[in-house]
Amino acid sequence: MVKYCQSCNVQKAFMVRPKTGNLICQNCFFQAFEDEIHHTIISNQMFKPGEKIAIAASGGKDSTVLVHVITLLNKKYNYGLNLYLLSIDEGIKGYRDDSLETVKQNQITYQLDLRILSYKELFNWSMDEVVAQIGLNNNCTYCGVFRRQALDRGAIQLGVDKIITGHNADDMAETFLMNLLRGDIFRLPKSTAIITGDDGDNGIATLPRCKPFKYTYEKEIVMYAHYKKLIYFSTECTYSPNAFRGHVRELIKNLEAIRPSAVIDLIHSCEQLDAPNQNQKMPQKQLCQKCNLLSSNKICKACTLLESLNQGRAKQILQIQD
Ligand SMILES: Nc1ncnc2c1ncn2[C@@H]1O[C@H](COP(=O)(O)OP(=O)(O)OP(=O)(O)O)[C@@H](O)[C@H]1O
Repeated sequence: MVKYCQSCNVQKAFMVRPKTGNLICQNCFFQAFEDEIHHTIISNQMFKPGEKIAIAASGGKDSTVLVHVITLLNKKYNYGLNLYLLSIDEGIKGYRDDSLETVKQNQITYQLDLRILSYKELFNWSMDEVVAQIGLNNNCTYCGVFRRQALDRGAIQLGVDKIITGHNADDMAETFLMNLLRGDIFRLPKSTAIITGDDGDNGIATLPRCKPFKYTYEKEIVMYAHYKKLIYFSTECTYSPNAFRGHVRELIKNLEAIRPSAVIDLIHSCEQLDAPNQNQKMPQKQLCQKCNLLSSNKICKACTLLESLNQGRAKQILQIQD
């Protein structure tokens, strides 16, 4: 039986959309994907007309799709942004040198100015040299800290107002869980912040970093890149096999298999920590009207479940509560 797109009801469906679980055709998928990113940008007042924006471009799938979509939305909705490409060469032979070639191709495709800065020129160390000294454990810490500073320095050289990165919903969920597992309570509430660095610590302003893909699923980014035939570099970093993030990613993938909303649930949990809903009151403790034991509701959970079993409604009750 032919299955139709649940958005337009006209075209044949070509996939089940990972984010919604709905059948969707290719055109409606592209449209929904781009519209949702536009909505994220507008609802978070991410840009002002006339701003200069550096797109942090690594040549991987996320930032390649970011370049494509931001260029498209900038034209379609007249954002009035001046876009630049900013790439950091960490000095990893056979990985970053190859991926930067794809950035150079995209520079020609989208006709944007490109600035490349290397760790070697900034810090006098390439990541190949760092790994030769410290080995494969913990090298991502060096790389992450250096990249942050390198992007800031590149952005200052370009004279831009903001940096945007291709961090996606899966990256956000991973960061939140990593901070939770490390007990990093200072970073925890801001793990999924969509804009960081604008007010800085102690009131010292730093360059804002924005993440237009905060709510965009990695699977959908890969599909978008594939069906739009975008050119990107798809190899994992040679130096990250032992990274903690990899284990957390695996954990979330396993969670998603039994709870498809795991990624967005983690993001929403973090948002609650960052801006707890003041109107949300803790349930008042009271005595259950049936068993007279302590409960958060008039009827306690045990009595509610017991009743559903006795009435043969156990499955429905569990579905409602899930
Ligand atoms: N070498 C780099 N130069 C410029 N920007 C970078 C670089 N590495 C990472 N970024 C930015 O940080 C974002 C998240 O980086 P991450 O290391 O998670 O890579 P990723 O998930 O593989 O992303 P991508 O697919 O874009 O490489 C990227 O999307 C990009 O915007």
